[in-house]
Amino acid sequence: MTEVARIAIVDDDRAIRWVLERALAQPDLEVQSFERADAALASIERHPPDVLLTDIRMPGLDGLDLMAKVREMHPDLPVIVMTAHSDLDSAVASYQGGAFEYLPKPFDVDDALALVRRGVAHARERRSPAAMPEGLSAEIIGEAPAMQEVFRAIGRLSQSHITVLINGESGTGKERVAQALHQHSPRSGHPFIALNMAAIPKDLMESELFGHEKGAFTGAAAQRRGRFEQADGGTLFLDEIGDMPADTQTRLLRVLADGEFYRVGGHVPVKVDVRIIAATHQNLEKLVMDGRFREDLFHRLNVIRVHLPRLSERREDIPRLAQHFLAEAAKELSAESKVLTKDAETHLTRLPWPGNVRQLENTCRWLTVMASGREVLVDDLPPELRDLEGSEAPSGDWRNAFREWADRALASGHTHLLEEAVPDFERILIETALKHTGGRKGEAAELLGWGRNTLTRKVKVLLPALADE
Ligand SMILES: Nc1ncnc2c1ncn2[C@@H]1O[C@H](COP(=O)(O)OP(=O)(O)OP(=O)(O)O)[C@@H](O)[C@H]1O
Repeated sequence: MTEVARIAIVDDDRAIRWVLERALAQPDLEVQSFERADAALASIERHPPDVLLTDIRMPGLDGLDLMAKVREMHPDLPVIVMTAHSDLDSAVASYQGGAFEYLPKPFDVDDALALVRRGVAHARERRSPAAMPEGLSAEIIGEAPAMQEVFRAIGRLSQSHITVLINGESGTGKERVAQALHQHSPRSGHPFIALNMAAIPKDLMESELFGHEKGAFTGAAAQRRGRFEQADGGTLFLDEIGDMPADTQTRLLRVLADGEFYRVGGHVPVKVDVRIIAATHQNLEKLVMDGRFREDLFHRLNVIRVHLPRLSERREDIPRLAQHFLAEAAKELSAESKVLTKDAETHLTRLPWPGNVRQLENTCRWLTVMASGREVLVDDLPPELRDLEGSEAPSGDWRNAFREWADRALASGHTHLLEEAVPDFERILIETALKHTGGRKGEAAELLGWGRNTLTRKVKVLLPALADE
């Protein structure tokens, strides 16, 4: 049996109500129309519809006031605004963060029906078990299936103290998800402390994490509480955990096992109750195999894994994210919110976004300052994003993907890039050559242009599992 969706129409123009009632006369839709917003509001209070379609300019309570009130009661209720363009900005602003669509007047009835159907689908998604936990809706945008998985995980993990490892490229929202996990945990009344391992000089890391006693080292003029102590009772988010130096890993492991530690230069153990959420853009299993990350620590952290997809793997979320960031940027800069034209929106959804959600957020800030009109055209985009050439499949050419990797690694503070890249480069070539020769090393060496001894030596270092075969 199909579920009947309830649609509320609010417009003071009888002709428009009539046209819409006709267009929406469908077996699975139930339409109720109102001439005045106050009457609509009274009805919505008692019995919310699945989708609200409203005009903006109306005598008495207008569409903006209506949306503001509806938003308070039902922040996720999809609203479709029918209006001339001049009122669009104020409409977007008043329904920020909610599900919002726009139907320019005069409209085509088929477009109206299509939008309403989209609103209904959206409302159902929100009600489905994969919907975001209550209160999160304005914080993490994501309707793509991969993001729904993430919300499911946040929902399942709420009420738990379990250690979580978040995987995902830089700028995919790992810290956001860590915050959400904290907010939805029994620790939400306590601090959430974030620390990025890649951003702290190695020799300061221990004192940053565990604090130090007065006089522990030159410059330690007073006792200092570390992040662990600051996070007591709450959550400590360790970003870029793969960059943690080996001796700090050993100390961290001990703290996780004992629940206590010593400040640098201290002799009295400090007891803390801290939940760890760690994140990395690196492949930790590989770091373990390469001997760069402690296996026992890896297993301690890797209890529950949450994977955040690249933005290019959830392109369907780009329009809503962009709309959200444009509205946020407008608020920040006390400017008018920009609106993407359909072309610009389509263009944005096709770009490769190597910097992921953060890059999109920065682009929206840039547009808010730089775009000349209220409507954003493709030509208003920053020059490096205007050209779609080669952007559909950035990984098609490995050099582009490689360039992106190097860019990201440098942006997140990595050094000694060659040490990281060259072994990977050689390993991939060896593995591929061996695949082609069915594992015969002599032939593989020839394919690669190496002598057999060189290959044997490289395999021993890079692929120890294959060394004795
Ligand atoms: N799904 C989302 N909805 C709304 N905002 C998001 C979403 N994902 C990320 N953001 C925003 O994008 C920016 C980057 O996200 P965040 O800092 O969480 O990424 P990250 O993966 O932790 O990056 P890094 O690894 O580089 O620290 C932040 O401003 C964050 O608020």
